[in-house]
Amino acid sequence: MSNSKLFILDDDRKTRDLLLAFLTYQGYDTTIVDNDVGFFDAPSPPPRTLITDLPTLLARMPNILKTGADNDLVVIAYDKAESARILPQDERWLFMPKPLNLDELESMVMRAQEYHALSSRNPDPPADEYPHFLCSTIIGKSRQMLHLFEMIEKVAESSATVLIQGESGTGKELAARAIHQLSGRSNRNFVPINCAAIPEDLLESELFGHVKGSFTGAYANRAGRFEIADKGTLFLDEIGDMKANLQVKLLRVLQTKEFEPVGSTRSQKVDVRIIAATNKNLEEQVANRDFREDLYYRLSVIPITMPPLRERREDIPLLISHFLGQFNRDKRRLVKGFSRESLEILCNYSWPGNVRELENLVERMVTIKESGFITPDDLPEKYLPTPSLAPSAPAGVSLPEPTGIEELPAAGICLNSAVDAFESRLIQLALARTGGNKKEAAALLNLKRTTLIEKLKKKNLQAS
Ligand SMILES: Nc1ncnc2c1ncn2[C@@H]1O[C@H](COP(=O)(O)OP(=O)(O)OP(=O)(O)O)[C@@H](O)[C@H]1O
Repeated sequence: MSNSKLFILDDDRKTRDLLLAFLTYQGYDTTIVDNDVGFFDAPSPPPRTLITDLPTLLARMPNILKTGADNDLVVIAYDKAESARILPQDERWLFMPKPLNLDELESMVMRAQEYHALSSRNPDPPADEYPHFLCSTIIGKSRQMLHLFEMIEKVAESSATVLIQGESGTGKELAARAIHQLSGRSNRNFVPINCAAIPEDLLESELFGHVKGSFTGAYANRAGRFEIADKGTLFLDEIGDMKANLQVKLLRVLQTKEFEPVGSTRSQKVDVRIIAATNKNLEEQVANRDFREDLYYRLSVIPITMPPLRERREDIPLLISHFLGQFNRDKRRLVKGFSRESLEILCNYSWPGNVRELENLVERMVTIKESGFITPDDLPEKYLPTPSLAPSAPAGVSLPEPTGIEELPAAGICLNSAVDAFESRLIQLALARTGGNKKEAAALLNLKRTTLIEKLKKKNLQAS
């Protein structure tokens, strides 16, 4: 879904101009509402996010409530901190205390956008908008994820076997569940089994069931996952870990659609859609003879690859916002968001554990922080970039003067990051010139020593 339009309603010209400039710069389609007559009487298209100050809002409350009733209008209101209690208790009414903090505003706008994206009351986004989610569980707006959503929707129509490959934590199980949910089998069971987590000697009985007395401890007949998944979907996770003798048995079920429970000679017919997943490279395993080639081809009728998070960084803020909302709700916390600096750090991190790692981090931050904004100081050390303060020129060669850029890049620039980088560079140059002496470096920069130390700490820079 593209961002929905933002409307600003404020009688104070300076405030609305500031908000307009900031939000437009952040890439939001933003409009000032000069007078509310047309806006409330004939909204077309219906407004979905309104940013306004509380007194203005109160003056127009009946109109706004009327407008919001039909189309899930999210209202972001600002005023003195104690005014918040006037607002209705509803996730669509977001409050921001004055003075306005633009980081906070942006995080609220992201929450509003997320609300629109996930709201079950808005299942059909306008035709010109692409969804940011599938089955309200898989979040993503990157090209790779939109392609994945399309693929899942197509695949769901058939009963063909699917092989989902991708690194750990990329959402393979979520994708499998979405395929099932969108398929004609959705009213039957989705049965997951992790082939790596069950000991080899028990896996066969887990999959195919057993008859009473077939082995020590088999006190009664027991249905296996194939039987439970009849007319539904069986999700074979970590298929790459399945041992050779079971691979043969699985191949047979895929070919004949029949199986025998352990200890029985009677075949049972079954109609199961198989979705297998692995984070191993199955083709390599086939080449190394660790995985049967014939089974590999049977499983990979439709191959799907989940992209790692580091290759779709534009999904990171969206996922963070989604998990933040979820953990704030679950844990009754009021964490407002990640500061711009910490968001930038997370967007540049490599995420070896993919979305699972991101989800765990947000949960940890929400648990520890409880409220306010998460700053770089709150992040665990491994997420912070390793600073390099070594002068980039060899000894005896003078470092170039930090002249900055002469022209604005065609695609625009993030002013805050650029200014931040420029500041860091000047500090590095000053420290390089003074051999790491902070007092002298501070003097060169016309700063108090303590201010320089603060900045070094904030930027996680070291002086030597
Ligand atoms: N695109 C996404 N949107 C929202 N949540 C996601 C997304 N991708 C993954 N997750 C979340 O990340 C966690 C890991 O997802 P999942 O178990 O599907 O990954 P996986 O690839 O099957 O991992 P593994 O290979 O380790 O089994 C889950 O909590 C899931 O809800």
